[in-house]
Amino acid sequence: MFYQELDKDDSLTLHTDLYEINMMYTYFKKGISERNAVFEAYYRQEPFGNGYSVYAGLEHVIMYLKNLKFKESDLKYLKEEVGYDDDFIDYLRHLKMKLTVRSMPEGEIVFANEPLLQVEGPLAQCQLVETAILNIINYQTLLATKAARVKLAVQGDGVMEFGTRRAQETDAALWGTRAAYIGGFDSTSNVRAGKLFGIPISGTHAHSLVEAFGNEYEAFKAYAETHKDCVFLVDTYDTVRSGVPNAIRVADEMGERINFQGVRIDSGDMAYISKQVRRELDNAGYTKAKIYASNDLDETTITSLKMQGAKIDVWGIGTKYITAYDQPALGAVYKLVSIEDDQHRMRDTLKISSNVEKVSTPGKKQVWRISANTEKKNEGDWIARVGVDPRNFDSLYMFHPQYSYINKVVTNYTAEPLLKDIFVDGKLTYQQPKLIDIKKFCAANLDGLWEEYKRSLNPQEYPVDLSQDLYDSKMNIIQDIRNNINKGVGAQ
Ligand SMILES: Nc1ncnc2c1ncn2[C@@H]1O[C@H](COP(=O)(O)OP(=O)(O)OP(=O)(O)O)[C@@H](O)[C@H]1O
Ligand SMILES: O=P(O)(O)OC[C@H]1O[C@H](OP(=O)(O)OP(=O)(O)O)[C@H](O)[C@@H]1O
Ligand SMILES: O=C(O)c1cccnc1
Repeated sequence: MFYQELDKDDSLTLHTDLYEINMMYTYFKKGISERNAVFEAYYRQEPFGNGYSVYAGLEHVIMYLKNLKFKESDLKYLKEEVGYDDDFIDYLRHLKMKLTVRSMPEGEIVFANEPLLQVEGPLAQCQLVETAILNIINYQTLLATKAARVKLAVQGDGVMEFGTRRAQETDAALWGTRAAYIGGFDSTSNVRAGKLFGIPISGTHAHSLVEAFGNEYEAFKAYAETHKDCVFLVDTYDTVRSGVPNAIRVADEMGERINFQGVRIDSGDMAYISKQVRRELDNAGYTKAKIYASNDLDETTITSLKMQGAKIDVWGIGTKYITAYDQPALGAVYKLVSIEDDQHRMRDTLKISSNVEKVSTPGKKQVWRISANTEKKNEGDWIARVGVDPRNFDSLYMFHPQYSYINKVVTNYTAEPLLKDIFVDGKLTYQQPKLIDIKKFCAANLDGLWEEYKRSLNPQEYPVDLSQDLYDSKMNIIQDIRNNINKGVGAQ
């Protein structure tokens, strides 16, 4: 059966790994599918060697969860092709999304080892949604973070997103573009993203226009006669000897009839060429015309070009942004942190690892952003069990969860809970902000971060600390598991 034939009945409900449904089946058969469970999603290390990440993906997660329902064609497939029995198929048919989901808002500045999103509800449902949630937030958070790095590198210049043609398929282009806008890009070349999300669209023209007309003068002139705003691509043959003189000739001839915005260069030594192009434009009186640049650019090349004094005003960024070229995965995970036992009490759980960073933190948690009232900058994030409220304390002891000699006592602070209710018992309660407000929220959040955490190379590690109570309970659970293993009874 081809994809298109299924299309009208297709949804993301089966966009999950088989093992999730296999586990649901076990929970169902053993009568524990409806037990209350809490899972949390987090990543373990900042991507690109950055000092923070920009959270994105919630909009798509909401869309996915709102539509979570097994269609008849899904059930038919699971029954006939995978072989599940009628009881289970019937259970899936009547499955109604009852999850409570808490999440950071999109555009929030987030850090390794803190829960970004928390799912609570029937165990089987929590299990089903793991794959899609990770798929969405892993990619979009990675990309929004990359965008923030590029935005920092351009130092206030304009940035256009050009990645669609090089993206890992269409969804990646679309959602990656949205993440770019959240993280700091100004516009996209993707027209559908403009239509669906309201992102400003912008564009110049390709080499094919010049080739189609056979020479630059004819091509630029034709474009100018059919468009008001003009950016001419000047590197098809020889940027300085042919491209720029032809752009100036057309701009002179068209005068007020066009808005000559500038020229784009897409090859060669961009520092050297951009300086020559600037001189030519200025000499011709086009001091306001801008120089646009593209060609495998990323934050590293941009920083280098800035250091070389390149005269570039607007940056077009495609391949290396949309594919997260230097780090293609964020590696966020989704871990069970608490589960109802047969006495209806919640029991906290964790996953042990020999690697200290990989030991998960048990219990249903809230992340608090602690900021000093004097500086209006963040002191760090403090993770505590739900119910513990640092706003009730006069001072807060914050210590590094692995190196506790790194510690401080914070007084006169503001504490803000970062995980917000999105769905409560399956009902959407969250009003998603407009995309432009998410973008502004991201920029404002970055202002709250000390420069030391924002530099793109070797930033300082931002404090993400556990409350004493959480730390102690983690250590106790680890000790209990060890004791049980030593006694030969296995973990409880
Ligand atoms: N002055 C510069 N400093 C650092 N990097 C640069 C500089 N100028 C260009 N680059 C980058 O170097 C790379 C050069 O790419 P490439 O080898 O494809 O050369 P090109 O001139 O673009 O050739 P082509 O015509 O095949 O596109 C690109 O990523 C480009 O952004
Ligand atoms: O370099 P990126 O960061 O990926 O930016 C997008 C690239 O896509 C276009 O090139 P392409 O060769 O596809 O088409 P063209 O004929 O317009 O140059 C454009 O000229 C950029 O070089
Ligand atoms: O508008 C442009 O210049 C553009 C768009 C997509 C890819 N490269 C360039």
